[in-house]
This record gives sequence, structure tokens and C-alpha cells, in this order.
Amino acid sequence: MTRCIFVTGTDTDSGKTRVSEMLLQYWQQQGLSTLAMKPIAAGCKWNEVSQRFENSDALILQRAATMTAEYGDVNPVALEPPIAPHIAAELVGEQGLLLRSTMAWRALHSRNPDILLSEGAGGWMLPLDQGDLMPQFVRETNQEVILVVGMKLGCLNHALLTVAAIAQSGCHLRGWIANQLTEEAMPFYQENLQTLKDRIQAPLLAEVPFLADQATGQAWLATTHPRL
Ligand SMILES: Nc1ncnc2c1ncn2[C@@H]1O[C@H](COP(=O)(O)OP(=O)(O)OP(=O)(O)O)[C@@H](O)[C@H]1O
Ligand SMILES: C[C@H](N)[C@H](N)CCCCCC(=O)O
Ligand SMILES: [Mg+2]
Repeated sequence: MTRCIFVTGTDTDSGKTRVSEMLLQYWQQQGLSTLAMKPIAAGCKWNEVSQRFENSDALILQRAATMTAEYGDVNPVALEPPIAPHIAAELVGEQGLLLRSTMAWRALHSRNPDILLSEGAGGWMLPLDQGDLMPQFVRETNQEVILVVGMKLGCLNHALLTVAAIAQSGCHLRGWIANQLTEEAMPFYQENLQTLKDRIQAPLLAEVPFLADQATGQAWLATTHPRL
């Protein structure tokens, strides 16, 4: 049975892709098969060879998964402007974001990986077209949620609001990950972490340090035991 995980974050640039990549590498080390997707991406570049718009997050996830997948299933909605996706979609005349996302997700799910990870865009309450929000995709596909908290000043409010909104959406928060975005930890990192531990019922699954390069990431993976 496939474990289906949706990675959301406290904001855009909170580290969803970086953490997802590490999680995929960790599961690979555990001998698990993985597929990963970025259903909706804004900020895509034209690839002359493949003759399509491609997104760097989607390419990272495609490469980090153990199973191969068509780009169109990994990233069914690839929008060029690096702006809010529903506005980008309107600009370029694209529709059906929710339906295209769920169809691609189902195509990947039918291949029965041990883990199917999908990364959101921006934060939890991301607007899609026709009044839908990203949580609709998570609900329809019955994924559990992992919240990446980018550890910087302001993250307490963002994290607690997101946790409340996930519950309000009727989705299950499997746990959260504290992600260190800067080489030097934010001031009073431990106190901020403890504040979140005290107020979020779901478990802290891992603390991801600042990963200066690939080697630091590998060293961290070798020593860590995320509660996944
Ligand atoms: N633990 C970390 N160590 C070092 N750099 C990090 C870490 N987490 C995130 N970053 C860097 O911060 C930036 C934003 O991270 P990332 O792209 O993962 O955010 P995101 O939440 O996926 O953003 P988006 O909403 O665009 O998908 C990137 O340059 C990434 O390399
Ligand atoms: C382009 C950017 N890097 C992200 N992929 C999209 C972020 C959308 C945020 C929308 C919002 O909540 O205001
Ligand atoms: Mg990302």
C-alpha cells in the first residue's frame, strides 16, 4: 500500500523542495520505492529539447525519486510566470488545475510506489482556479500532510495558522519538520522550536539543519532518524 504524502510549508521559500529531496533520499536509503510530483508550478522555463515548460522543483523531485516518471505526470501544470499560480494560469489561458493535478497524481499512484510525495506551491491555502484551493487536491487524493516550517522570525504565527487551517480543511497533519534556512540559526532557535512543540499536537518529525552542500546533506542523512 502506497503512503501518500503532501508536503506543504509555512510560506513560499520555506524549504519544501529542499526537505522533500532529503526525505526522498532518506526513504531510498531505507530501501523504499518512491515517486514524487509538483502538481502545480509557477516559474517555469522553456526547454528547447523537450519543447515544453519545465520547473526546477519538479525536475529535482523527478530525479530524487527512485522510480522513473514522465515529466507531464510529475508536473501536469507548468506555468511560466513566477507568480501566484491561479493568476499565472489566467494570464496564459490555462484551466482545470485541480482536475489535471488529481489525474496526474492518480497516474503515479497506480504505479504502486511505497511512497508518493507531492509538493505544494507557496503555503497551505494556495488558490487554484474556479474558487478551488490546494487543500481540495489533498482531500480528494486522501494524502497525509507534512508541514515544513522555515525557521525564521515570524514562523510561529505562520506555523500555528497553517496547522489550524490544515485541520479546518479536514486533512490529517502527519507531522512537521523544522527547517533551518540560514547558516546561523535564528536567534533563540531552541525557544522557538519548543514553542511550536508545545503548541502543535502532531509530532516534530525531524530538524533539518542548514545544508551548505550535497556533502552536508549526506552527512546529516547518515546520522539522522526522522520519525517518518
Ligand atoms: N535546510 C536548508 N539548507 C540550506 N538551504 C536551504 C535549506 N532549506 C531551503 N534552502 C534554500 O532556500 C531556498 C528556498 O528553498 P526551497 O526552494 O526548498 O523552498 P520551497 O518552499 O520549495 O519554495 P517554493 O514555494 O518556490 O516551492 C532555496 O534556495 C533552498 O536551496
Ligand atoms: C513562484 C514562487 N516561487 C512559487 N512557486 C509560487 C508562490 C505562490 C504564492 C501565492 C501566495 O500565497 O501569495
Ligand atoms: Mg519548492
